[in-house]
Formats: sequence, C-alpha cells, structure tokens
Amino acid sequence: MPSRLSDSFKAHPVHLHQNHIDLQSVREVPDSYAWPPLADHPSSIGDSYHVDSVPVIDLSDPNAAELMGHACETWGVFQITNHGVPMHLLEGVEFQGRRLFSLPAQQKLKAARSPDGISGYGVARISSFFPKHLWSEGFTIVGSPVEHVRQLWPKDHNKFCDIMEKYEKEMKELSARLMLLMLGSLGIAKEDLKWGAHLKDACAGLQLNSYPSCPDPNRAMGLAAHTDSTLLTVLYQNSTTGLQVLKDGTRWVTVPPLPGALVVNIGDLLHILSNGRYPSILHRAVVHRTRHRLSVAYLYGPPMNVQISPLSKLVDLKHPPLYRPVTWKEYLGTKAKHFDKALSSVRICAPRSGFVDMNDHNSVKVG
Ligand SMILES: C=C1C[C@]23C[C@H]1CC[C@H]2[C@@]12CCC[C@@](C)(C(=O)O1)[C@H]2[C@@H]3C(=O)O
Ligand SMILES: O=C(O)CCC(=O)C(=O)O
Ligand SMILES: [Fe+2]
Repeated sequence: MPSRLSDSFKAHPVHLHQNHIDLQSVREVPDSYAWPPLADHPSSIGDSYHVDSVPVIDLSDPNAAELMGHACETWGVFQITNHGVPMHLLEGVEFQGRRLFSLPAQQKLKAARSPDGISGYGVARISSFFPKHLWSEGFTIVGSPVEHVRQLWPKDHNKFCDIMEKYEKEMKELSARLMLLMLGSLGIAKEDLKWGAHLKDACAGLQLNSYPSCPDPNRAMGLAAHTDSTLLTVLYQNSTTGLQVLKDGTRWVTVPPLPGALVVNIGDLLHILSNGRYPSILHRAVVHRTRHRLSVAYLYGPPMNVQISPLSKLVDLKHPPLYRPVTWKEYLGTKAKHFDKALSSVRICAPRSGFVDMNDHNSVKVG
C-alpha cells in the first residue's frame, strides 16, 4: 500500500465542531466564539506596517534570490510580484471559492471532512487546540477534490475542479522556482539536494479559507496563530486585510493585500532544512467588521518519501544539526498531536561543546 499524505491524521482523528450557527447572519459574537480581546490585536488598519513592512520582492529583479534570503532571515514572510501566475486564474479561484462558501450550510456539510481525513469542508484542524471557536470555515484539497466537490454540485463539479487543478499546477511550478531561489540564497545548488531533481514532484495541498464579516472583530479570531507544516506556503488573499505575522516575537504586523501579489510564508520543514536559519513564521488571520475575506493557501512540501533534515552544507562543528530527519507525512502526524510543540519535538538536544549532553532535557520525546 503506497504511503499517502492523506493518511497523516489517521492516528489522530479529531471530532471538530462544525459551525452550528450561520456566521454570516449573527448580530453578536456568541460566547463560544469570543476570544479575550488582545491588546495587540489591531482591528486591521492603523498598525505599524507603514514604518516596518513585510518585504515585497519583484521576481524579475536580478537580485531576487539575495532579497529573498534577507527576507527569510529577518521576516520569514514576503510578498512577490511579477510571479507569472495569470490574474484571471487568481480571479477564477476566488470566484470558485466564493461560490463554494456561499452554498447553504447543509449542502457544504455533505462534503464535510471526516475526523481522520485531510480533505473536505470544515473548520481548520488546529481549532481543536483552542477553547473558543474560530470565525472561519475551510475547504481542504489534497489529491483529487472530485469526490467531495460532487457532493456540493452533483451535476456541475467540473468547473471548480478544472480551475483548482490549473491553479495547483501553476503553484507547483512557482513553488519549485521559489525553493531554488531560497536554496540559492543559502549557497545550496539543486545538485546539493538529494531530491533536487524532484522539486516539482512535491506533495502539496490547497486550503480555501473563508472569513465572514464579524459584528465585533476584536473579540473573534479568524484563524488562530500557527506556523505551517510546509516547506513554504504561497497565499493568495483577496483585497480585505486580515493576515498578520508576528515580527521579532513581539508585534503583530498586517500583511497588506496588494493587487495581484502573492504572500510566501516559511514553514516548519524549511526551518528544519535550513537548520533554523530561515525560521518558520507565526501567523494568524483576524476578521473584518463589514467585509468578507477569502484566502487560498498552497501548502508546498517535499515528495512523499523524502526525509527532511538540516542540509549538510549548513552543518559543521559550530553549527551542529538541530533537528532529526522527518518525512512530511510523519511531521503532519506530529503536528496533529503536539501542535505548537511539534518543531521542538523533533529538535535534537543542542550539544553545548561539541558533545551531546545526555542531561539536556530540552527536547520533547515523541511516541
Ligand atoms: C498539508 C496540510 C497542512 C495543514 C494540514 C494539512 C492540510 C491542511 C493544512 C492546514 C491549513 C490551515 C492551517 C493549518 C495549520 C491547518 O489546521 O490545516 C494547516 C496545516 C499545517 O500546515 O499544519
Ligand atoms: O487567511 C490567511 O491569510 C491565512 C491562512 C493560513 O494561514 C493557512 O491557510 O494556513
Ligand atoms: Fe497558515
């Protein structure tokens, strides 16, 4: 039986609450959705992004790799322009996403994700780690979405599936190109990577997120703070603000929507591969008082059987490997169990003077 990414959650089924209320029509935030108001929870505009903003990189710039390396070290997130993904495809994906989320609740539930499954309609998996519900709904595609989409539109599933397939193809090529640039910025050539010839044989998923407008956005949470379990994530957001990243572990900074631009996030697997030089970025999505927000995340990971471990070129006596090898599938299972402790659970005790200190209990035992 071949190994499949969709089996990652089999050992950690979660019975997620499906939204029992229609978020589009409520006038007040119910208690089960009310998060403590956060002092650093800017309600979308007016925060400091004007003085210290997420880098924007023009992919046609000859210095793109260098700029990206700097952005990865200092931010862990950047936006890209001139990426070559046609605008009409981005608009098509947004249109299909809106079409899906505007279906009646009963119809969407026909395509519900199963508790041990990866694909389908539902609330984000991470919501099981929080006491309050999220102000969002999602549709996850890993592999072919056709069985789930048939439940939504029994007579008309082709349009949605065709557009998503086209989009995934474009995203796969773009992600492979971004990986090459990022590796280049670390001094790594394609040949230095065992699976360098397979950057386009990636495993990947697509996550459509919908955030209805909210009567009290400071008390609701669209998507709680998390890092992605990917190498990198390419995110399309519509023209409504909502995505925020934690800068220097202290400040939430809004990633402003730029027409036609795409956001690139560093995920945990690139963090491991780069031996911590390109740290994964903690991010969240807040909601808006009057506007509905839609985002589409392309979750790019390595081919199925590849073990990800710190690149040997980045490891020496002064920089010992900080993480043990993991496959993407294994890491997703670890994330499902340990959530924000997943990265430290695969961390090797850092040797202090070249020797492994057996008394160092910093690492978490997994099993
Ligand atoms: C390939 C992936 C990556 C997943 C799990 C699986 C399918 C859905 C992805 C997300 C999308 C929403 C945030 C997140 C944190 C979540 O809950 O589901 C992501 C998670 C991860 O990056 O860990
Ligand atoms: O909606 C957003 O901007 C963030 C989505 C996200 O973080 C995800 O899907 O992993
Ligand atoms: Fe994310």
